[in-house]
Amino acid sequence: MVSTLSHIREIERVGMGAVSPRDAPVVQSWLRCLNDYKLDPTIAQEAYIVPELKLREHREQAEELIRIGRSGLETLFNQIAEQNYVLLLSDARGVTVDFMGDPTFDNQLRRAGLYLGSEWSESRAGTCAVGACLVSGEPVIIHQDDHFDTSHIGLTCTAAPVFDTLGDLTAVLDISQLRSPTAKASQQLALHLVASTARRIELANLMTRTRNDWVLRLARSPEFLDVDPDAAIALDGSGRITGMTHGGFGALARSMNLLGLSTRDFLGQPISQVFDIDIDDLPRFMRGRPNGERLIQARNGLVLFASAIAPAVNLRTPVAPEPRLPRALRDLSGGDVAMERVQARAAKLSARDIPILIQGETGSGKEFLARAIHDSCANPGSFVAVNCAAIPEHLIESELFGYAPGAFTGANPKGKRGLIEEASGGTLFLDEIGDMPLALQSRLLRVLAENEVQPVGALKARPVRLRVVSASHRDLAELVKEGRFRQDLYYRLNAATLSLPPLRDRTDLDWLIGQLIGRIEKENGEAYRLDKDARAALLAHAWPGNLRELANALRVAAALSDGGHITLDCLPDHIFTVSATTAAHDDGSLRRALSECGDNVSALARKLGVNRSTIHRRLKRLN
Ligand SMILES: Nc1ncnc2c1ncn2[C@@H]1O[C@H](COP(=O)(O)OP(=O)(O)OP(=O)(O)O)[C@@H](O)[C@H]1O
Repeated sequence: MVSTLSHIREIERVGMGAVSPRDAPVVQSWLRCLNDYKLDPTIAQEAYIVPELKLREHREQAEELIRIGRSGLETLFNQIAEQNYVLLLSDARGVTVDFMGDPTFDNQLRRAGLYLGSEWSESRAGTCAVGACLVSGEPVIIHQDDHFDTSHIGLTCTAAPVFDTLGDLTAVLDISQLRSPTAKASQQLALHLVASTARRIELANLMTRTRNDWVLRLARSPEFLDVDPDAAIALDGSGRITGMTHGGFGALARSMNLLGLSTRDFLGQPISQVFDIDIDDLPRFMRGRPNGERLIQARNGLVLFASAIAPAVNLRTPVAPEPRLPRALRDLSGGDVAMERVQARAAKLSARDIPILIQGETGSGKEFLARAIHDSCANPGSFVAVNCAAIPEHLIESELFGYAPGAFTGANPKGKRGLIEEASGGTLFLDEIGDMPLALQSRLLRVLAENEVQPVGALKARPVRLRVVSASHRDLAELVKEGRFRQDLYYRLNAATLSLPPLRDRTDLDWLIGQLIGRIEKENGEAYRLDKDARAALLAHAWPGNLRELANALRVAAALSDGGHITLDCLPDHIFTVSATTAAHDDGSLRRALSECGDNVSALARKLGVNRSTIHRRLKRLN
């Protein structure tokens, strides 16, 4: 490795105009460091890691990008496993918002700035791959003493830009090593990998953001059309360009023989202006036709292979727009069908003052949903939660209905407003309504029917305006049959029932884990990463305690993690104990269990304490 002194001398010579054998991007960056940022090569500065709070802000702003980029990062990380590479995803300000590296080297990586929160803008860190890439918008290798600051001359870093669909540089993907061979050419493969991953992230971003548009993928060779196209362009229902990947921009600029254009110059332009097709031709470029036949020609004669993906919604047949969910209800699920139904119904119901009953197992999120319904209302007022199972029976009446002055001995002489009155103008959430004593059920019925409450010992009833949301993990219809719940109250409460699926049946468990980790990160002001095995164990568990159990398991895991890295060791032991339900996960044991129950799905469901649909679904999955 070069000496610090000779490195400084070389930079000074370049600053004075000497010709350098180094690559042009390196020389240009050195000159920027000297002339624009006034950095001094003789002053070495350690890598800078932004404070926790700042990092949280950066991560929140890049949340969508991190989510979309994750699978690209994971695939790349697996490709380079065992080679001591580190992956950094930085935002447009050069702050590392996502990171993957071998935790064995955590301390060294953190010290070198190859870590979550490190800032690699050129003005702060001097010549570095992320910084140079942010300035030039081009992939770049900054190898060892290409770095400006002598603190970083041991590193090799290779970065590629990620552009958003409107052509703005939104992130940089970097692959780095603490130690590497001396020859810069050793990093060519890294350059190729990082550039193709950036291209894939751009494509995933385009697909996510333009669900209602056509997407035209372009490639120079038919084999790569569907798996790894060079470019993609989004088109609206009239064939106008709405967005593109950076490769898409390149293809358009080349096909117009026009350099010096920007992505924005193409936005809104009809595709027919650039290629020999218009919107009506797109169906013939859809899958099902041999790739070799799917050719389009640019106006300048350039021929490319094209594949079209139709919009999720058919733009040709006008459909009523899907009503947008109120914000509070939007974050309840990540695409689980049963939950989406609950969310859509809850959105409609929250606009009216209809009593809502939420049914669901313990910890399945009943109160969470009740609060979201409350928060979705235009004038929510206050949210008053009453757990009918937690208040002693002799207190529940005065707690709920309040009492008049001197109502009974030992009472507050001024009387007391009850929780029902407290909730007036807002939402009264009656949790575990099935535990409400029968006598009080009829008084509650009167409140609901007549919109008035009569405090204990009061002569006159007082008017109230309430939105009542009740919840129970018990089957209220069963309680009615057993005479433990009033039928008339049941009918009034269950006009609108929302049934929450248990966690073990939810298909968006992975998303929920992400949400909960995000919440814990906010609480603790620390970032966490879940490794592959820990994630797999969490996904395989049957979660008898539902979301509460999952949230607690993640809280414990976060507390036990080292440097925010959550591994199998950090998970609570009971996750690994084989319960009856989980035992029936694998093919053999599920079939055995079923045959022990005389092939009766209902009997097996009863035995395992799950829904019949759960068994049917697992059988289907195993088949
Ligand atoms: N959609 C969700 N996203 C993230 N966290 C959630 C969600 N739903 C519930 N939670 C969390 O899960 C935990 C349990 O939720 P909640 O208390 O609402 O369940 P519950 O069904 O009312 O439980 P119980 O009936 O046993 O009191 C809480 O910590 C809550 O914040």
